[in-house]
Amino acid sequence: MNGSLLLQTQKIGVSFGGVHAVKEVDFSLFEGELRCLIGPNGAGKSTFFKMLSGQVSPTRGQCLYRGKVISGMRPWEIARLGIGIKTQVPSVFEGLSVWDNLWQAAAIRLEKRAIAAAIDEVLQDIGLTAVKNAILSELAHGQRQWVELGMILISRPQLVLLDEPAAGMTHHEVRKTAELIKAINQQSTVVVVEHDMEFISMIAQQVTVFNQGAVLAEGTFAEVTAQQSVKDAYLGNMEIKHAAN
Ligand SMILES: Nc1ncnc2c1ncn2[C@@H]1O[C@H](COP(=O)(O)OP(=O)(O)OP(=O)(O)O)[C@@H](O)[C@H]1O
Repeated sequence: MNGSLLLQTQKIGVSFGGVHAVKEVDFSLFEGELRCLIGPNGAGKSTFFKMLSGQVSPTRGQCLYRGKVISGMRPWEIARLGIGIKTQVPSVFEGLSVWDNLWQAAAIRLEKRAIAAAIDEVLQDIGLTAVKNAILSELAHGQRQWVELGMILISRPQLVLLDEPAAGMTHHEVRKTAELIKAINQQSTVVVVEHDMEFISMIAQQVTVFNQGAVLAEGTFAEVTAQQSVKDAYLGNMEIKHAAN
């Protein structure tokens, strides 16, 4: 499934005052991947993610997307390249309905006459057909997250960057979110930063483990979770279940 090199960082890093949040990270992502970034608190994974999405500018190194330097660009400039970004702060239209939110996202890619059918399909995927006319601010936390994932699904970016998409969700919601991310990965390359190891086990293909601002390990979920250095730095006595994908 994996194709050509899509995104690459070359010795990318950032320091805040004296704190080297991300040191000099070399990272390669190939078309079609669903890559998870994990690691202990303060490991630098969110900061690394924010350098990919343009929320943080690196102080060293660079990031290339399809061979073009994107580090230093702002998030909306990066979005214009066909990269969908879901940050920890939901970027939905609070005052609009579920339907209208999806409409906004669909209109970027689709002709007017194709939009309604596409929205109906995505509403089914995200399981929100029954609340399609509800205003976003009236929805539960999980539902709002799914609307945003639905907006990504409908706009079909080439690359999707997701920062903690399962944060604050119940077990049931986490399962559904995992299914949605796998659906997004059918059409887009995906990078996910996440804490919830159960969620990671449901979606993970390749995993990159961060520790102290550097990449500690990379490989399949089974490979990295079996690695002693990962257990020492991150997993400790955490019980790892290997979900059937
Ligand atoms: N804006 C900032 N100003 C100063 N220090 C920062 C800033 N952002 C991150 N840091 C520091 O950089 C280091 C890496 O933080 P980061 O949030 O990237 O880690 P993380 O792996 O995502 O952790 P968590 O899982 O807790 O979110 C930490 O020491 C953090 O305190």
